[in-house]
Amino acid sequence: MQVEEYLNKIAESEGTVHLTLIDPASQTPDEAAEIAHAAALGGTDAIMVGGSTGAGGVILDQTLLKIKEKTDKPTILFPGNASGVSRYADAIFFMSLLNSRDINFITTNQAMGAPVVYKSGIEPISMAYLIVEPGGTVGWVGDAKLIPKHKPELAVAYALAGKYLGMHYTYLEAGSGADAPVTPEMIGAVKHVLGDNKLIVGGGIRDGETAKLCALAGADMIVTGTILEESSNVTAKIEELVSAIKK
Ligand SMILES: CC(C)=CCC/C(C)=C/CC/C(C)=C/CC/C(C)=C/COP(=O)(O)OP(=O)(O)O
Ligand SMILES: O=P(O)(O)OC[C@@H](O)CO
Ligand SMILES: [Mg+2]
Repeated sequence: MQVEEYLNKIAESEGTVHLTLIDPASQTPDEAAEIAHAAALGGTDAIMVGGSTGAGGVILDQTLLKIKEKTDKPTILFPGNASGVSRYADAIFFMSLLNSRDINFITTNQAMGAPVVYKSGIEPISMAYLIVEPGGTVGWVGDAKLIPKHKPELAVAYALAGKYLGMHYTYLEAGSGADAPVTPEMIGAVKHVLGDNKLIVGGGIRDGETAKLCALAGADMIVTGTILEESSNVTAKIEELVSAIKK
């Protein structure tokens, strides 16, 4: 089964998908594999691999190879630029940062990365990537015209534009390590116009209660990264998150 179909099926049958984000720049490939293994035991659905500060090349390849030794969960690239493409992943969130001021993040990195995706046969999953205040490092790196936290109508406008451009997924990002995730009001308003298109929410989700609020508001998939890097017991943390968001 293709990864997109796999994720959509889980969203339909279990209510919400949990995605574990691993930044290849944050630890060694062996440590990344340990996190992925522990996350799989806790019930995560897939492993996203990427970072905004551009760990590509050998580190990225090794991180994916080690993760694949330790778990059968699908691996999905979450690239900060064209160097974030690796042939060892199963799929890639092929995203455009629709609210960037910089054409590099709207189409140029996509063009530079696309031939590698084509040759390696990894599955592209088209995605509109939208960065909301506070936006964190990724907001700065991606030169985003940050969507104000309390202006859900602006997020709705961008989400609709992404849907009409043919993108299957929409990602509402508050920035890695944000104090709080995007508001339930914004999540609900965006999901309302997306209909069956899938909505991913990430940035600042640290516990089951917060994850549940996002899921109940309309998120189809929840991403957590920072809290797993900080947890001494990744399996227990994932169990907490997963049990809060699944039917
Ligand atoms: C599709 C291709 C080939 C490229 C897309 C390039 C785009 C649109 C990038 C968007 C801007 C960007 C820098 C995204 C990075 C997203 C990401 C991998 C965030 C991960 O967050 P962390 O790595 O946890 O954040 P820190 O790096 O701040 O820790
Ligand atoms: O690190 P956290 O805050 O979990 O954010 C995850 C993801 O949305 C970052 O791109
Ligand atoms: Mg990081």
